[in-house]
Amino acid sequence: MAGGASGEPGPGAAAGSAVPETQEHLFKVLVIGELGVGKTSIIKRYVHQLFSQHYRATIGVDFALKVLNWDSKTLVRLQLWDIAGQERFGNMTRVYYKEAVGAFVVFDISRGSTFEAVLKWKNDLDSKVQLPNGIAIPTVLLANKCDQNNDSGHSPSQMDQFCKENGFTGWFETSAKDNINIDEAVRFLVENILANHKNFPNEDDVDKIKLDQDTLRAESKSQCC
Ligand SMILES: Nc1nc2c(ncn2[C@@H]2O[C@H](COP(=O)(O)OP(=O)(O)OP(=O)(O)O)[C@@H](O)[C@H]2O)c(=O)[nH]1
Ligand SMILES: [Mg+2]
Repeated sequence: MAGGASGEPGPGAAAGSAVPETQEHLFKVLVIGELGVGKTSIIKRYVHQLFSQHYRATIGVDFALKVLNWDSKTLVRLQLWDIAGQERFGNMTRVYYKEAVGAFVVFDISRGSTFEAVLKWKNDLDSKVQLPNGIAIPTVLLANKCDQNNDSGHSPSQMDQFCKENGFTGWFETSAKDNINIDEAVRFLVENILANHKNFPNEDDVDKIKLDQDTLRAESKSQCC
């Protein structure tokens, strides 16, 4: 910062007059999609740089946090909500989606049926969470397991069209296994969230999300694995 004012504010400094050096955001991001499409694997790869072939279905919801030094003035804490595929048939998604500002809808490129379910997830999402102006939260479609054969039957231009028609902000082919496009997809989503955030800044969200998470923990204690 110009001037390099690193010392404590003088005794006469008015409270709140100092401009913060870094802006911090906490963004709640949902990861949804059918059973076994790779939601947990994508999050594990992104947050911990790990991948396992072993499939262990998520029960209810899981959380992960990733801190991003976005730029020299912006710190982003991404709270990733890993929602079990089987929750589409449960009645908790309204609770899980609350206060989310962005989402990934994941399907498995090698299993066409998981693409067919993408719109069911998107409709469930849009009906239960919106931005303050009533517009859908930015949502990115992930065609995961792109290291395998494509069974979805869609060309890239068809995917572009699908996204346009159905309100997806964009789409990426990803592989949690081979670490393809995961950082890029998250970066793209966060750019869109930040753009919205400039229109609807609400720094109280940190406490709200934390409270929600505490409530959920209390509610889901009985769901221990
Ligand atoms: N080849 C390949 N396999 C993957 C990839 N991502 C995940 N898998 C495998 O797919 C299986 C399911 O992955 P999960 O991440 O547990 O799927 P999920 O979407 O979290 O499933 P639920 O928790 O049941 O909703 C596991 O055996 C993973 O190893 C990928 O990019 N490529
Ligand atoms: Mg899972």
